Amino acid sequence: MLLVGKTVLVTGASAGIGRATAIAAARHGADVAINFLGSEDEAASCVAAITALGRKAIAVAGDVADPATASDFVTRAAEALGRVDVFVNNAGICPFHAFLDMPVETFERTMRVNLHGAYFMVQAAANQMMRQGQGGAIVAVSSISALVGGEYQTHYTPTKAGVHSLMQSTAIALGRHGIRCNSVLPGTILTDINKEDLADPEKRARMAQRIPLGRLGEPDDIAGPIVFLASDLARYVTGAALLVDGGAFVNLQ
Ligand SMILES: NC(=O)C1=CN([C@@H]2O[C@H](COP(=O)(O)OP(=O)(O)OC[C@H]3O[C@@H](n4cnc5c(N)ncnc54)[C@H](OP(=O)(O)O)[C@@H]3O)[C@@H](O)[C@H]2O)C=CC1
Ligand SMILES: C[C@H](O)[C@@H]1OC(=O)[C@H](O)[C@@H]1O
Repeated sequence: MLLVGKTVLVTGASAGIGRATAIAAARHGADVAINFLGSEDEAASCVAAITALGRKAIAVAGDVADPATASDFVTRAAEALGRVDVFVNNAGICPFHAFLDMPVETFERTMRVNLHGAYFMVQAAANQMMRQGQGGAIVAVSSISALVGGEYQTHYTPTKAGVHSLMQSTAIALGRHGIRCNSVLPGTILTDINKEDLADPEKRARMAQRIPLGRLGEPDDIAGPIVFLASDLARYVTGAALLVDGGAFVNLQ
């Protein structure tokens, strides 16, 4: 049990990686607050899974693209659960689209959710940790896409590079306050975000073939490394980026 006595906040936790992380944190002894956008039932079932583990949980709806969502989520989590020890910035979208005719709205929405949302959420969580005066841990879900490109992800990959860079800079800004900031860089993980893209069996097989560990990832493959980075086992780790991709990145030739 790595997070006993801690309160963990996770954005975008009604589904996928965020949901797996919220439940894994509870399994490790944490009380958990989750943010989600519109999936009320899924958010409620995540809360139910956490309370079934004997931990406290709340779900707060809110669009991370709106900076006001950040202070609302953090304030309501601190009121309900007492404090904020760990913040996991996970909410994100990836509406696959070609570069040459990228709609301005798709580009702007992706930037606002993935990058602006991360910025203001991390800022709000860090300010709460500062008020508490006992440090904390921030983990951002970046991507292998921070390091490599994607033909239909020209709007998305820069946001993931940005999130990775944000953790490097906040690690410096917050280190003296005992707040650690790290990112995880998942490879391809089977979730709703890529269901349509990977519905093409040829593409799915091609992606899986590139992975030395022999399979695409699952949300729980990412939850474990996030719990580790959030925990005191990682107490001297900050500004780091942990690639969690089954070996895909290094498999060039
Ligand atoms: N799956 C993958 O292969 C990879 C994913 N990632 C990153 O992991 C993160 C999670 O992705 P994944 O689990 O795959 O995606 P899912 O689509 O499964 O889940 C996305 C989650 O984010 C929430 N969300 C979406 N938009 C917003 C918003 N504007 N405000 C608040 N919450 C929002 C959704 O809530 P709701 O259901 O209510 O809409 C949902 O809970 C993303 O940042 C993604 O970029 C990184 C590398 C690989
Ligand atoms: C959504 C994609 O399948 C996924 O997102 C990422 O960040 C990975 O690099 C994959 O491309």
